[in-house]
Amino acid sequence: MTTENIRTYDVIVIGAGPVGENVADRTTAAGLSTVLVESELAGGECSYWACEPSKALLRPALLRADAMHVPGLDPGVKNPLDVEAVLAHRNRMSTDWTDEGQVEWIKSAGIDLLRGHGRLAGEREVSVETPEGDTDRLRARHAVAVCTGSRADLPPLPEIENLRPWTSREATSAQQPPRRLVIVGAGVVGVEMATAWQALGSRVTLLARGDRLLPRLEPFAGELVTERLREAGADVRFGISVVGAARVDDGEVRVTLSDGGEITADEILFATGRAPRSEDIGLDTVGLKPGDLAADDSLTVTAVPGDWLYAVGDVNRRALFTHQGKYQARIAGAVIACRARGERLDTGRWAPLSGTADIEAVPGVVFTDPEVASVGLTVSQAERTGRAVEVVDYEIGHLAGAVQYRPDYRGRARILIDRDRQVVVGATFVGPGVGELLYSATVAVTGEVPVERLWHAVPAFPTISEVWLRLLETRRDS
Ligand SMILES: Cc1cc2nc3c(=O)[nH]c(=O)nc-3n(C[C@H](O)[C@H](O)[C@H](O)COP(=O)(O)OP(=O)(O)OC[C@H]3O[C@@H](n4cnc5c(N)ncnc54)[C@H](O)[C@@H]3O)c2cc1C
Ligand SMILES: NC(=O)c1ccc[n+]([C@@H]2O[C@H](COP(=O)([O-])OP(=O)(O)OC[C@H]3O[C@@H](n4cnc5c(N)ncnc54)[C@H](O)[C@@H]3O)[C@@H](O)[C@H]2O)c1
Repeated sequence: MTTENIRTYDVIVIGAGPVGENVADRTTAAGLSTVLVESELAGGECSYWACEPSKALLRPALLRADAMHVPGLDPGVKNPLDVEAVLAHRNRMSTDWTDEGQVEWIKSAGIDLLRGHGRLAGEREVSVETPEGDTDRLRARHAVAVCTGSRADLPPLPEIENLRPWTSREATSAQQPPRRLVIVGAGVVGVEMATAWQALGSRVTLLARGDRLLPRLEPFAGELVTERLREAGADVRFGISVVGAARVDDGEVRVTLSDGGEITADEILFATGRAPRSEDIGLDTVGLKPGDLAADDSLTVTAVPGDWLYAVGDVNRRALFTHQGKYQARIAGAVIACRARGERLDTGRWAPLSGTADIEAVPGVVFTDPEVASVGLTVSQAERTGRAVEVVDYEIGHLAGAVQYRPDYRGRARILIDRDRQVVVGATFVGPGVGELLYSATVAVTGEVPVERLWHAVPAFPTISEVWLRLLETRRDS
């Protein structure tokens, strides 16, 4: 039987991923009563099928790759990974796909949690289909924040539903390595999962439809990752698309390629991008279509009048990272609180209530061997947007700190300097361990630190951070 309850809150947040949790935390901290609606596990994709499990799979692979080249360690470090132990560690890092810890935190923060599928039901209203089959109706005095995240976007191949392919969910939660794994898509998910499963004993074939891996990043990133993946035994192919795939009677997958070739594998992973989870959330009730959740720098959906609807995190497509979604969440929470108090918003560039970093300085680390860390513009983005930049490159392997880190160190750094303003507007580092360098570049870009002042930021010897000094010297001497 369906029952109807109407409850009123100041704020309704749909989706308790990292982003929804942070919006709710901020609005509750501002004294606004807030309810979080969640249809699966509180904690979202990141905790169970994305960041946490993937990094738990990758860390042993990357540590072993470094350790194999550092003299004096037990030669046993070259042995294959203990697969069972790695997968058990990954299971723990994903809290065995249970969300009690998150639920406890939600309660302790004073936020109400309602389990069920949330849908907008007109202005400031949300209906929730509960697991018991009831429909709860919620009303918001001030705001509804849609934080429903994203899902894997599969290509429109014939019969794909009968193929039972892996998406990022299966790739991060599988309980044993497939003997042969074909990965379609050369973006971040494709290369990270190729690195992890190749190290865990699968024979990986990685298919890129373009001419390089990680096509959105500087070309040398994809080149260095390709070299290492091939050295690790992966079959990396370029200019190849999948034109058909079927699971045959014995459970194997037969993949037909655009060059006429065929591959047989045990599993196929489509790492072909993300789509916003906005198909079944009642957007039509507020005059929008699925995918229509563009948000401005205050995370407000301006296509809907009244400044009550917000889209935060992956669903708004501004920057698909947990850290960037949480940044947006802090801003959205503050904006909602500010509007509830009737105060005026200051959303100018770099103002406290503006998500300027989504546009100017999105940091990201790809956890491959070697790591790829980038923030701000690449050369091709600068060209596309007509920005006049100076480009400075340096081979990181020349640094004393890099050789100390791993004697066979290979890596490269690039910074882009805005010719008019003389500030760094983009940086990319590729090499083992460079993920920890990224915050320095993020501060330089967001702080718009004049390049001349960077000479006074002295990096310790012998660290990989000395790359900053070498980049400045290379520029001076060129
Ligand atoms: C394999 C992989 C690895 C990644 N690794 C990293 C990484 O290392 N670092 C990083 O920064 N980013 C990483 N990302 C990206 C990161 O996972 C996302 O940017 C992040 O999860 C977005 O958070 P979110 O809260 O917007 O969405 P999600 O985490 O997707 O959460 C959305 C929540 O909303 C719920 N929901 C959806 N629809 C409804 C509804 N109608 N009603 C109620 N609830 C609903 C969902 O169940 C989910 O819990 C990775 C992504 C993938 C796929
Ligand atoms: N370490 C991290 O922080 C991390 C890790 C994983 C994912 N992420 C986030 O998640 C986002 C999504 O990652 P992703 O790898 O799913 O998407 P992506 O958009 O980065 O890469 C998808 C790739 O698939 C290719 N592709 C699309 N359709 C195809 C087809 N039919 N055949 C062959 N190739 C096809 C695209 O050209 C693209 O290169 C990333 O942009 C990133 O923001 C972050």
